[in-house]
Amino acid sequence: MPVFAANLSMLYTEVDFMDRFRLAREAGFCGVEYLFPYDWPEEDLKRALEENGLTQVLFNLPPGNWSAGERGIACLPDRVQEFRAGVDQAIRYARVLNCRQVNCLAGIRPDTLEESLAWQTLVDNVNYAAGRLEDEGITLCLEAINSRVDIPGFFLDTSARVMQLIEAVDAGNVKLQYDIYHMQIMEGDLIRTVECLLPWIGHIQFADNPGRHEPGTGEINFWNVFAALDRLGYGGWVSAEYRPSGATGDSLGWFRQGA
Ligand SMILES: O=C(O)C(=O)[C@H](O)CO
Ligand SMILES: [Mg+2]
Repeated sequence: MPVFAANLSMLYTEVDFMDRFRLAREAGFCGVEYLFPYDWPEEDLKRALEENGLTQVLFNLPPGNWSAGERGIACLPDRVQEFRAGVDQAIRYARVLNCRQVNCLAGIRPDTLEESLAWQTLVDNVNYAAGRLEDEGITLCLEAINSRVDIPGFFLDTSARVMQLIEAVDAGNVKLQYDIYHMQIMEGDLIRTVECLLPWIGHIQFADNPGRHEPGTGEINFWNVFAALDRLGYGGWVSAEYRPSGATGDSLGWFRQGA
């Protein structure tokens, strides 16, 4: 079975954020990720990881104004300074948390912004971030997110589009973050896509579809998908990024079965 991580922004929301680390460890996870670390002091997060023997697998670059609906600023030409400051902030946290991967959210392209300008801005920003992160030994992940259900207008919404970006940037530390849930909605053909794109995949996340709940609640055959990851020799993390359909503990049958 792959090495699984728990996404603490979606799992264990029954308890306060800082208590989720312990619950993840008690369930048997050895790695965690969450959307953003920036609301907590680095040292507190580091202590929570160390006390529970957990690896910080990933977090996102600052996304702009999340509560106002922003989902990344990397494609927005009037936000380049803010994007760069966000890279600095992410590096500060990644150093303390010993986190080897950060994810860049491309953002939602406003109708008033020309597609070519958004694309060039994204390429330039990813180039900049990749260079800064390479000096730190950190991989920059680029996630394709479905624009049909969860984030209409999200600028990078297919694996092909991310691959186009990876080619345009041509940096060794830029990888595709393949989210099985989003790609089931946009593309399907999960196992074949992973097989084709394996060398470029840096991180995998999952939830079942529809509903974005745990494996077994929807249409994806996770047992076959996880077996394929093993067969293909995928060596990265596979993160449970789903909203439990009930209590988190009750949603972990897939994990207990595979562990
Ligand atoms: O929503 C997702 O799938 C993610 O992985 C991001 O971290 C947040 O948009
Ligand atoms: Mg995801």
